[in-house]
Amino acid sequence: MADWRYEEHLRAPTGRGALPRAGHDGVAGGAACGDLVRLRIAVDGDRVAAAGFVAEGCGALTVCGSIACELLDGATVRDAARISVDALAAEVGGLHPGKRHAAELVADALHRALGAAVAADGRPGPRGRSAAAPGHGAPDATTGPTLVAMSGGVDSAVAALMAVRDHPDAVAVTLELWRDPANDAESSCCSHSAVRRARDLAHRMGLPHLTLDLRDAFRAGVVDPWIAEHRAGRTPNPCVRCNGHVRLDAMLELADRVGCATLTTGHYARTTADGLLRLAVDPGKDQAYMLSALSPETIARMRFPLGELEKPAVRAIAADADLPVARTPDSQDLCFLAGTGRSAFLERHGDLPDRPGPIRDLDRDARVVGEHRGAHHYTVGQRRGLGGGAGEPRYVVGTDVAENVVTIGRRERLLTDRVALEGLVLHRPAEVVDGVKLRYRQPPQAATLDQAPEGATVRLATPQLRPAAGQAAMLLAGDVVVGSATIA
Ligand SMILES: Nc1ncnc2c1ncn2[C@@H]1O[C@H](COP(=O)(O)OP(=O)(O)OP(=O)(O)O)[C@@H](O)[C@H]1O
Repeated sequence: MADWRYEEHLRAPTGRGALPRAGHDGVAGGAACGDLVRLRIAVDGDRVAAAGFVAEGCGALTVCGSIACELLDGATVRDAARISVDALAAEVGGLHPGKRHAAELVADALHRALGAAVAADGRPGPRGRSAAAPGHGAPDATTGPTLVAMSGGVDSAVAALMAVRDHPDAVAVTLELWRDPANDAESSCCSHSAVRRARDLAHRMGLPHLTLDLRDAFRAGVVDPWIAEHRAGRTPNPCVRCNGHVRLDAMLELADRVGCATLTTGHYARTTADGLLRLAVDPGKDQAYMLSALSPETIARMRFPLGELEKPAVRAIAADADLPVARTPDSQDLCFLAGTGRSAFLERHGDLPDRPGPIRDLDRDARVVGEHRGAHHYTVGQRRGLGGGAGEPRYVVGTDVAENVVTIGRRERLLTDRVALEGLVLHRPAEVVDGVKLRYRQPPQAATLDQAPEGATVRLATPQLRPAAGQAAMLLAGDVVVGSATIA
């Protein structure tokens, strides 16, 4: 470590207290760690016009804030988005491990400020032009810049690796979706450490990286409706809503601002030449269901480099490239639940505590056969978590949240060959529909679609367990997604 450089920054920090009057703030740290830094940048055209910071806490924070302001002086937004933790540390010949935390906080603040600046009212982005800017023509979707959505996981890291090959001008973005200080969701893709991981991966690949704070929109557009649906006794699918309306909308808007015609993600899905979604090659990983409500216009802008790959091949690419996330386990549950249970989350954020009540068995004269934890925890078709044991398996066949009763019965009670739909959107004539997917983890089922004046109905070739109302239905013609609806 070059102590004299460190001491110089500490004695006469560049930009300390010199917050530009108008600009965009990034804040990092807080009461829990005792270090807090606010970094503000003003952007003019494609350059950082001014930068300043205020810091409370250890001296290393001031040193790193000062280094950041020096590096930002006269930098393009694109170069600023490449300032990494290592770059901050390198300016003083390296930082002791105990002081690296300061560089991380300053990098957090800087990339938040950049994300806010670029997302704000039509500012040109890292390439110094907006897709909508007159006189520049439309960006080239084949080789021009693409915005890569990096979550900090292995899939989006490999998608990014593949994207940089064809799009050397790619830009990376990570969304901050959820942070709950009472819930140590550090393993989640929404967590702060995931944002850092994504940023480090992007910088390793030489990509400029922006952090976009979407916490309010995520809470309002995904978490609150998820809680409300539980309260009403329905089974929501927050991922469909999140992918369709929260994450992707925000990222496509950002793509416009940074002059990217396309958005690259690590979803397992494919697209057809005529702008429809297609199932991924790996049936075990296919995520088309999550994306099935996207419009053809949106799909035309999406790039899914992993759609043709099986998961082991994706991990092999990550390992070959020596990516530190090559062996990260796949996420299993909703991202905002990582580190906490569903019940604890509903209680803390939705004021929906456990509320024990009776389980009635329709195949034992509706007698009370046990106690449940609260009707809002149960979903029609659910088999696990009902207690019991010996005897014929029982399934949830109904929940009544007002009376707080869960009704169970034999499997046959749930089998159906017709499923009513609402909010149907079809991109091709109803006659071509030959399959449907009614649950995320269900293989496509042979089916046809009836469009009667009283509403649309799916007719299943083989009876299936009745799906829960509120779930998404994905309509297929072969492996092409030709429509979507909500189960009525
Ligand atoms: N917080 C985020 N910021 C940016 N992009 C994200 C974020 N979360 C998800 N994505 C994008 O959406 C894709 C699918 O998200 P999903 O939550 O299903 O992640 P995943 O399959 O666990 O992938 P990964 O291994 O990349 O985390 C990701 O590969 C990534 O491109």
